[in-house]
Amino acid sequence: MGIKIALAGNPNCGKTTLFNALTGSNQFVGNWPGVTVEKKEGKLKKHNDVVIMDLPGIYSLSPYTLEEVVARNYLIEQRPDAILNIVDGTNLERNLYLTTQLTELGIPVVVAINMMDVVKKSGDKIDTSALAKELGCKVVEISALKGTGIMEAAEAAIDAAENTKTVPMHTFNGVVEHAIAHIEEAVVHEMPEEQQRWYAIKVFERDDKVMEKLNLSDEIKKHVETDIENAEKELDDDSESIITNERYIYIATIIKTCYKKKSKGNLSTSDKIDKVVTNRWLGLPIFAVIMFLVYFISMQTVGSMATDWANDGLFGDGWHLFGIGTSQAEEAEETYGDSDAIIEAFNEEYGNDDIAAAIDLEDENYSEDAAKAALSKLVTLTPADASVTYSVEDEETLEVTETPDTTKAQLQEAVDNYLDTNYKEGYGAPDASTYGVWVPGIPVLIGDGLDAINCADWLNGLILDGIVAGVGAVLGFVPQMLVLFLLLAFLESCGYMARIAFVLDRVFRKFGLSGKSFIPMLVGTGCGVPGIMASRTIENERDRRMTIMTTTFIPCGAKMPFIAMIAGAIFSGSPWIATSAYFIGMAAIVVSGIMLKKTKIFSGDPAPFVMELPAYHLPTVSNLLRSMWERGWSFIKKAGTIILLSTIIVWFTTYFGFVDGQFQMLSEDQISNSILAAIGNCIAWIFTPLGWGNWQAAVASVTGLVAKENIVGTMGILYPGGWSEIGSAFTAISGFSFLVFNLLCAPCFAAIGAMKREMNNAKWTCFAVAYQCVFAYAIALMINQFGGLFTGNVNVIGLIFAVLVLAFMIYMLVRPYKEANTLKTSVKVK
Ligand SMILES: Nc1nc2c(ncn2[C@@H]2O[C@H](COP(=O)(O)OP(=O)(O)OP(=O)(O)O)[C@@H](O)[C@H]2O)c(=O)[nH]1
Ligand SMILES: [Mg+2]
Repeated sequence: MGIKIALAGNPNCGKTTLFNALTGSNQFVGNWPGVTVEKKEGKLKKHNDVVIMDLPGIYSLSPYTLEEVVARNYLIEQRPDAILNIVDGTNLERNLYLTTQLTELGIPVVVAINMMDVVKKSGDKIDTSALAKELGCKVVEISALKGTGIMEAAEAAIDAAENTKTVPMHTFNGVVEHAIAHIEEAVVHEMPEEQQRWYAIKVFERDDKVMEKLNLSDEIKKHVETDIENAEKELDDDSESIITNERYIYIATIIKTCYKKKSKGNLSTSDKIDKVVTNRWLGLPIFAVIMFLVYFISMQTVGSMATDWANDGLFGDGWHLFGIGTSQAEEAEETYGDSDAIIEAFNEEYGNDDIAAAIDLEDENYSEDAAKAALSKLVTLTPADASVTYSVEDEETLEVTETPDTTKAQLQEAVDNYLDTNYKEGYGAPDASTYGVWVPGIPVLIGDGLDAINCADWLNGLILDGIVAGVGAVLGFVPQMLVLFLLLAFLESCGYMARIAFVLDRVFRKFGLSGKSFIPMLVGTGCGVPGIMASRTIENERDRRMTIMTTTFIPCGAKMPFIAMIAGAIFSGSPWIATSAYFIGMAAIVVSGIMLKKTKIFSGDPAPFVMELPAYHLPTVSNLLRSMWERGWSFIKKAGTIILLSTIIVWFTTYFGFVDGQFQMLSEDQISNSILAAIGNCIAWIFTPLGWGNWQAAVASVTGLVAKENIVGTMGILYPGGWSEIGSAFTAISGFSFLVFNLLCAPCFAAIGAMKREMNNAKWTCFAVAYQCVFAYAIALMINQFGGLFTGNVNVIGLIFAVLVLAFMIYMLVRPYKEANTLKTSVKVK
């Protein structure tokens, strides 16, 4: 059988970096403790029968957090053939604490001292052969980042697995050894010999998990307890501390003989930077500026340029190669601009149907000459002092802009534009593709292709309106994501992320959230998916879950069009709607934080925020790119799976249904017969208490789960009258309730997928989604019912429920924390 080698060591000592180098994998590396939370297996390069196992970092074999349990259980229960113990050479003393425990497990150990590049640079010296003698195992020097000595280390571990046994060199104080010997005799003598010592020491320490596993009889327990108590009395300390202290004394003697420190007492560069960056007053402003820049660069400048290109070009009509022709096209757009809308408005007022038919490009009798003649006629029909109002609808937001007091001169100009030979496409906005070097977009190419092979209508619709439109919209965000991921990767691997958590902890502690919860929220303003991903920086499982659950309350980029639509259609464009959406999102996070912290699942012993701040270092470009790509790729994969599937379903249910008892494909004006409409009618009653129980709004909320942009698209289809029809379908209160519900309810599938991946647990994901929906429902209900009080539109039952919900929330907010009255502290080694 093959050999299994486990990489064990303190958090942030470089295990994953080594793992990637040895196996050619792409596991995530970051400069803060607690990056790896799961064990990962990989084949050693050029050795088919050797498996390397990357483990989460641990400070000792007494675990406190979930990922530490993963590491310890693997070492103790799976028992690898050898342990490659990675030791951070710049932090020898603390790292060796774990080493002393690993050598007691009875598994062959090889110690690899990592970060030797940094150690050598500082001029410190480590005597490896003396260290090997003291520890009783082979010691090698490596630099995982530079790749020096890593193959030798792996080979030493293989050799150790096959040929050596590691016997611990350290003995404890006489009384302790006496007790341990007794325990070995009484409790674990049936175990394999090499494992006895470790278990005996753990029993001496009264380790909960080991005691549980051994399941001792009361008699044996009593017998063992007298030995332990004797030792405790003699050394005047509790058994766990006795062991810890003895280990440290032992390590101190090792360090004395094996380690020569050159640099003495000076503040390191990292310390100097930290004096500024984590300063009580400067910390927050610096953080705000840095995150603003990250957000600004990825969302506004580089990222949005790339995303615009991807959305409008690659997944849109097409783009100008190297921008050739862009400026001419824009100029034309400026000139021709609203020509068609102006002509239409004048024709409505002063012209007639014949003119309208003559200038209609879609009309089968259209001829250029007739159209020109019709236009000249319109000009003559229009009186000199004519004045009309014309309106233009924005394609994305469906916002209608009205321009009053349009004069005959403007009509003349519009007509001239139309008669202009350059204006090839004629009526309507000028066609950018007629300028410069035009590269058609993917939908255009696919559409042409489908036309060429005479594709069936339904397949054409499925591919273009369903798959390309849906998946393309998601893939369009890839450039923005990549820029964001790159910047985040830089912050993560240089070591700044660890500081942010530290700075923000001071503020967030007050809300029952850990400082690390802020990063995901900030990132979430761009897109919830990377926001949820950013929750990886939180190693406390409860806080991490809570952060994942609440991050998507923040309005992300995809929610902006629909917020703008509600503001425009129902609130005549008030800027307060979008602003309030931000504040509601923020408040939802804080309120949820306070409430959830008081429930059983999220409460518990207060966890003091302990995190060592790693030294800053410049990441390598290849590591940054790798990290960016890893995250970007999983985003893309999501688009190819979950989004693809859901777009197909949405398309199918929108365009198929029963007409006169006959199942058939529907045209756009028949969609009220669609399957989707039927479903909408089934679920609409759920939203009646929120004030918008019509099937269109219900369906839009559901399609919003696919992607929040879908809400605008769906409403556009389902309300053919556009904004005015939406405006009359909602009141101000029901409209706001609709907005808040869709803002706070379950995020899009991509984000739910990210939640599932990050929580790594289907049940928790369901719970999170349910919480979000219930929370959104409760808030929207209160808005609608309390709003009804002011408009005299009172529904007694609804109002009673709203009052109950409000009372419950206030109770949860003001109820005191149920803190444990004993603070369990663990000696986390520094
Ligand atoms: N200078 C230097 N930096 C290194 C070396 N090895 C790793 N690093 C850096 O140390 C940091 C931590 O590396 P990881 O591989 O994520 O550490 P880990 O032990 O897997 O950490 P956890 O998963 O949190 O337990 C990263 O920023 C690495 O680039 C090395 O040999 N020299
Ligand atoms: Mg790791």
